[in-house]
Amino acid sequence: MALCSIFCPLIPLRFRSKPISPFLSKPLFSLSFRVYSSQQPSPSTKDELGTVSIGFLGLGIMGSPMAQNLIKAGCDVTVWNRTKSKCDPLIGLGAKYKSSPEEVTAACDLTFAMLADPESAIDVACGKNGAVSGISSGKGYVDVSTVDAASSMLISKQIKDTGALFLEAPVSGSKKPAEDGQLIFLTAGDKLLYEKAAPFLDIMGKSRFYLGEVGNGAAMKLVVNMIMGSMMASFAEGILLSEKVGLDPNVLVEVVSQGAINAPMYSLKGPSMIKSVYPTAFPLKHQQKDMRLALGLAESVSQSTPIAAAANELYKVAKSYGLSDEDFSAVIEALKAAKSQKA
Ligand SMILES: NC(=O)C1=CN([C@@H]2O[C@H](COP(=O)(O)OP(=O)(O)OC[C@H]3O[C@@H](n4cnc5c(N)ncnc54)[C@H](OP(=O)(O)O)[C@@H]3O)[C@@H](O)[C@H]2O)C=CC1
Ligand SMILES: O=CC(=O)O
Repeated sequence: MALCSIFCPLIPLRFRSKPISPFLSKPLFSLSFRVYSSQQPSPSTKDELGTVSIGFLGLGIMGSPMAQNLIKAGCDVTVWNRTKSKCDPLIGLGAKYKSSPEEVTAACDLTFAMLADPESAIDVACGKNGAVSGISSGKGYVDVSTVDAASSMLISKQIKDTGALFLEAPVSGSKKPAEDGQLIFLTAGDKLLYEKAAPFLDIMGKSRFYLGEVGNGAAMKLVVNMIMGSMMASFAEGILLSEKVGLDPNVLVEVVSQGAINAPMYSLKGPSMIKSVYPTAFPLKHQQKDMRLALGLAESVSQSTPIAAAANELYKVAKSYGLSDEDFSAVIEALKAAKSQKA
């Protein structure tokens, strides 16, 4: 009945247990399906975007600029965050506020969630006054947090049991890409919701991949971040080694930037790492969480990942030094400490 309702909007109201949002039943925009695309002009006008009510749960480093971009594009956005004060700047920009995830999903056609980790993503979706309690048939829930596949599947099941649709859509790209609307979405789940959410993903991002069944988006994100975490740890070793043998690490950063191993994060973070400053874009605690979840993924298929395992140990050491909320490039401090202990 519930799923049928999504595709049969004319079912008499008396047969429905909850009111059905027209969001998933009306043709919103000219729908585009892109496995990959670079930034394209949005097919929608500001007025069209405003006809879908959007919820946003979780206004941290990533969630705040993502919600802000939706508001600036003309979307009708309702926000919630555990720490209410983080809602205030967005309310100032025109967002509505609700005091629980349940109230947000009850009020909105399409709700995005950007939470810290599996525990918070599950709690906000499935806990007391959570998103599941307010959502219903005809609506959609898009979880853009970085979590493991099992957590995503659990949230998906509970959302879908209400008749609503679910999409996991973790993002690659950090604070600046979030501010610039240049994120990469790694989506999986209900294809209809992917298509309906596409205009909004395109406001927040530069590209989107649809990867099939729930779990594939989470897995892709964890593999990408496992590589990134190992790259950063290796870069940190290189900076310290270059200094120790009397080279100028700034020159190392320049050399790396011109060669085949060039990566934007090296040029971006190298100079501040050399100065031992770590302005937070991607918190170290989240990078260690991603390493841990990626190692769990590898374990589940007996894939050997010794480099990621070693890098994970460094992030754990850095956390034990109180660096959890610093940028993940602060992992270099774990190596400095090891160096001075041996000296
Ligand atoms: N920063 C980055 O560069 C990137 C981060 N990510 C991923 O995006 C997600 C969010 O990252 P980011 O914005 O940086 O993280 P932040 O730590 O800045 O924000 C985390 C958000 O989760 C909320 N939260 C944490 N615990 C709970 C809880 N128990 N109940 C309810 N809400 C909770 C926080 O609320 P409160 O404000 O109350 O603490 C906050 O809104 C993470 O999964 C991260 O791995 C993905 C790509 C890039
Ligand atoms: O998850 C972090 C990122 O930069 O992507």
